[in-house]
Amino acid sequence: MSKVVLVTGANSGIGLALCERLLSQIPEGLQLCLACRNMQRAQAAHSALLASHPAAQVALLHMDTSSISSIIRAAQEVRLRYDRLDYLFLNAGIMPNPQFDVNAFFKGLFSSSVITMFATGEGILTQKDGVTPDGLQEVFATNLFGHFLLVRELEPLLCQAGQTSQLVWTSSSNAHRSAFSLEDIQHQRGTQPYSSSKYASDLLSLALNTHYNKQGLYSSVICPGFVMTNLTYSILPSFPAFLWTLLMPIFWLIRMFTNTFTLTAYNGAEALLWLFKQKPESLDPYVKYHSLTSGLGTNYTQPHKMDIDLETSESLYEKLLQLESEVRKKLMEEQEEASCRI
Ligand SMILES: NC(=O)C1=CN([C@@H]2O[C@H](COP(=O)(O)OP(=O)(O)OC[C@H]3O[C@@H](n4cnc5c(N)ncnc54)[C@H](OP(=O)(O)O)[C@@H]3O)[C@@H](O)[C@H]2O)C=CC1
Ligand SMILES: CC(C)=CCC[C@@H](C)[C@H]1CC[C@H]2C3=C(CC[C@]12C)[C@@]1(C)CCC(=O)[C@@H](C)[C@@H]1CC3
Repeated sequence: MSKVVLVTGANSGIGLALCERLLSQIPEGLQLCLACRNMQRAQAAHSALLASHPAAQVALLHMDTSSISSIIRAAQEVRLRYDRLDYLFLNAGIMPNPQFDVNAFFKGLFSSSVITMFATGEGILTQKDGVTPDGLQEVFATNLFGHFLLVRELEPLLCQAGQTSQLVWTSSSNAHRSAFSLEDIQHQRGTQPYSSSKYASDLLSLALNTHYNKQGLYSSVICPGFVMTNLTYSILPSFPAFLWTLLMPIFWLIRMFTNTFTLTAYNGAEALLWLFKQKPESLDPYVKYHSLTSGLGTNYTQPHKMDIDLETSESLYEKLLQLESEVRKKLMEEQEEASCRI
């Protein structure tokens, strides 16, 4: 039976590496759907995948995870195209306008928390968030809420009798409880929207397991480690990509002390691929699966308990359901208004 796999943010970085690795390891019986915002980059990714795997079944789908109407349209298209969905990789993500605190970085270098700083980026990064045309905080909408809505829209495909399906969130070790507040789930007031959105995805994954396991749907989260991608290049904007490449020997050295420096998208996709091969019933909903690379370059996946609890995850879930009904109502009103004008 052919497995249908949908990956968001599949046109570059970790999402694209996952697609390449899936096609290499599972040469037959895979239908890949690349859900992307930038269709030019998506076309390039599609051509690259087909060049190395000419017989592969790879389809493209336009989807902007920050836009409610785009998610609803894309999900409608998925329901038309496929009669099942076995894996949904919720990978698209942004870290807009990152501010790198150089002072905190140098202080951290000579402190006992240096390894934690390199593994999580804790204490050295903040971001300036924006607002989407739907009126949502951009990081929250892109990294979390759009994906939540997608899962809700694809429920008929994901929750079919007699089959199990897997959701896999690309979270981060940068997810911290301290950055998240139930009173401000969109992180309108803070300076760490990225960390907040990733912590929220850890909580949401737990809540989805609580509500959907009975229907055969399982959710897990991974951290790809520190990977050199467009997202990380943007952290030091005055630092061109080739200078990052010059830093590689230093990064390989750091990898001797922290195996979280996976560095390449191929390595970063390790935990995603590992989860693909697991029986979802055997996974622990309180665990984050980390892609790690040893000093000698060996990739492996390691589970780490997350700092989450059931009560907070349920409260977040309730708030997301509430927001979902609000945005759906607003969308209906807008559509009615538009049809009246015609
Ligand atoms: N790199 C790292 O060190 C780490 C990354 N991660 C996570 O990994 C995931 C992938 O990031 P990474 O590969 O590093 O970075 P990239 O920037 O290479 O990939 C991000 C992907 O998300 C897509 N995307 C961004 N915004 C939207 C949107 N509104 N709608 C649809 N797609 C969108 C991008 O597409 P587009 O071409 O349209 O911009 C791109 O395909 C992210 O969730 C990130 O938070 C987690 C931990 C560490
Ligand atoms: C210039 C030199 C010598 C080092 C670069 C230091 C930082 C730019 C770098 C160190 C640890 C990195 C890191 C991330 C971004 C870049 C660093 C801060 C992340 C926060 C990127 C996004 C994530 O989700 C985290 C898992 C990363 C953690 C480590």
